[in-house]
Amino acid sequence: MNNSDIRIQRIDSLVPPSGLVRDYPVTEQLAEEVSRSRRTVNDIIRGRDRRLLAVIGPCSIHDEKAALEYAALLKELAQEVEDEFYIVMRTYFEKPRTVLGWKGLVLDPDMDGSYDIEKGLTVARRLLLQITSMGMPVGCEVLDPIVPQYIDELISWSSIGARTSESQTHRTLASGLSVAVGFKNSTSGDLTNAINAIRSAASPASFIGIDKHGNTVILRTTGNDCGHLILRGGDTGPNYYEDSVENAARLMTQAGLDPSILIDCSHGNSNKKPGRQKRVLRSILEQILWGETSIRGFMLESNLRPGCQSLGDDPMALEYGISITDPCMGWDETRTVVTEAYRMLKDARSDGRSAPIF
Ligand SMILES: O=C[C@H](O)[C@H](O)COP(=O)(O)O
Ligand SMILES: C=C(OP(=O)(O)O)C(=O)O
Repeated sequence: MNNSDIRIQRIDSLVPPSGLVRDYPVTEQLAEEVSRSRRTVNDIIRGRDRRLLAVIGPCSIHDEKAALEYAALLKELAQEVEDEFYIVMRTYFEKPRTVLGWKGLVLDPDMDGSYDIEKGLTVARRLLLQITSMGMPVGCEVLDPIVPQYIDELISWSSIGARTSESQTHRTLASGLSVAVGFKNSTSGDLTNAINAIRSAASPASFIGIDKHGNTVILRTTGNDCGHLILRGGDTGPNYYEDSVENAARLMTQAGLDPSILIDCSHGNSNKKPGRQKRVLRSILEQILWGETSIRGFMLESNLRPGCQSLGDDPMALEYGISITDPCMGWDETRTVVTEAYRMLKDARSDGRSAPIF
């Protein structure tokens, strides 16, 4: 009698990371560019570069063509604002769900419940390769502990989501990631889980994973010294106001951490109303100009077209360039908001003013 795997319907084989690395290789020149952009992100997170890290892009990516069109627009904008903002494109391929829902391009690229994960990993790697080759650095949420082996060499920043910051699996995983990792506060609004996560991920860890050839191995990590806190608001309301930021910085300092904070203008900070993201960004800039040094960046959820649409039963019926997860700002608004924010910061700084006049 075999008592194991009684709830497994079927086991399918999957290409090992080395297979995709071989089919979609990273050139030496691109590897150097990614390494440079990781250093810039780390410098911003650690307060050595006074620019703001701006993580901007779709809530989730479901369409290769739209993602590439978006990346080209973002690249152009990134060049215009590069002396104040270092833009990294949100390329989120894995979606943590509150209960159920589409789990992202890696798991279900055809959006029909067929879970062609090999195709999902392939599309994700190919897209990251194309976007980074355009000179646009990318950042992902890390959810599945195996997935980084397929794509990690291409990313410049990562996050652990509100629903997983308390998970030991994700903390140990973060301790071995090659990039800076932002931990989001819990959906309840609690900050302790994320602050504990930063402390935990800073230490070396050992855990079970796979190597590039797909062998089961023990991964022994160095610890990640570029952990930071992402304030994303929560069930009790936003947490981007001055008091919340000061409180978060104080708690981080008490925990022996450099208070390094990125503010997510979406999610609980805008009550998922995309039009409110600009208010959050404005407040961030004012706080910075008033002397708040712990804010090192911001995040905007933005897509080619505004709002969101429900996935429904027919992926072919989806409208081009609109989110199928959380509502996003459209491109025109994104461009205006980022450009205005840049101007506001630049003017205040070039006038020698550290703060708005009132
Ligand atoms: O960012 C995306 C969503 O907020 C997150 O994946 C949770 O989504 P859900 O509450 O719709 O499941
Ligand atoms: C899922 C996300 O956010 P959170 O974990 O804050 O809900 C996200 O940024 O896409």
